Amino acid sequence: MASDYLKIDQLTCGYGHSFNLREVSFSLEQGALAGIIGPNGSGKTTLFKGISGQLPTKSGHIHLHNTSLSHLKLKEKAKKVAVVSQFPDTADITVEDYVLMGRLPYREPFQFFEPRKDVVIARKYMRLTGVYGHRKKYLSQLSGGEQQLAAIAQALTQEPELLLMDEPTSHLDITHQVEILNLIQRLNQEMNLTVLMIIHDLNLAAEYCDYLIMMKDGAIHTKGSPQEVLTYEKIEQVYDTVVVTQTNPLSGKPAIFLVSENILKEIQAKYGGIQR
Ligand SMILES: Nc1ncnc2c1ncn2[C@@H]1O[C@H](COP(=O)(O)OP(=O)(O)OP(=O)(O)O)[C@@H](O)[C@H]1O
Repeated sequence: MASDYLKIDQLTCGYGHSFNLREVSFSLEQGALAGIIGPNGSGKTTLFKGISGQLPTKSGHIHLHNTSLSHLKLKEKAKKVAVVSQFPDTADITVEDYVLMGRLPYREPFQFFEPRKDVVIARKYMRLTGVYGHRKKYLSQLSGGEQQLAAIAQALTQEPELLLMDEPTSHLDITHQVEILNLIQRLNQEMNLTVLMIIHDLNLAAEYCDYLIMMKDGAIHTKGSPQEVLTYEKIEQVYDTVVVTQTNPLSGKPAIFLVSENILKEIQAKYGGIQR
């Protein structure tokens, strides 16, 4: 079935007895652009680490195209799945060499020099992410946002089917946030790249993702389209914060507004509470 490209079935993983996911299940179609949302400490990164293999599975299954991820050899897995972590490496190598590391899964044994094709692919993604001009610099000479862009370029250079991203826009200003998300959306549509990303900004999640997984206390609270997940009732249940939701007049997607305590007090005094 198309919806079973990535299938997570009753996944449990975590850190000893301190925190564990509680039987997380969802599936994605190939070509989905999905977001994991939820408050701090709700288990987003733990879920992400379970899927990427950074944390061992305690129970449950992860299947990609009906193949258990645990049965794939490391190199085969790296050709299919690329991971962009929240804090990219700042190793002492040039941006170009770092991005080229995305081609390692494609190297033959004893092949020590990158083929011309690999350089062409790496440069294509450096241009697309806007780090081409920095390619001769060391990673440590880039700003946090530029390092994040370089990490995305490396992941794309891997030419994966599934891209896992842990808060890809956390260090970026709004121009770069929108640029990167537009790029991811374009690659998602043009190359049928399946994307699963942790994203804190609910408005960006609503605007860009076609499927959302909202976590609370190590379990999935709600999953579905942004319209299904991002209602004020569900956001308030999960985040314990008063919000107002409307519809973005251009995209038709949910738009979420926060309300300060002062305004809430005024509304309470004048009207006895928010009239929904
Ligand atoms: N290495 C670890 N050892 C033990 N507990 C951990 C470890 N890493 C995270 N935790 C705990 O697991 C819980 C879930 O953490 P996780 O990083 O998955 O949350 P998150 O939803 O990604 O949060 P945030 O939005 O703050 O990044 C938290 O209570 C955290 O303290």
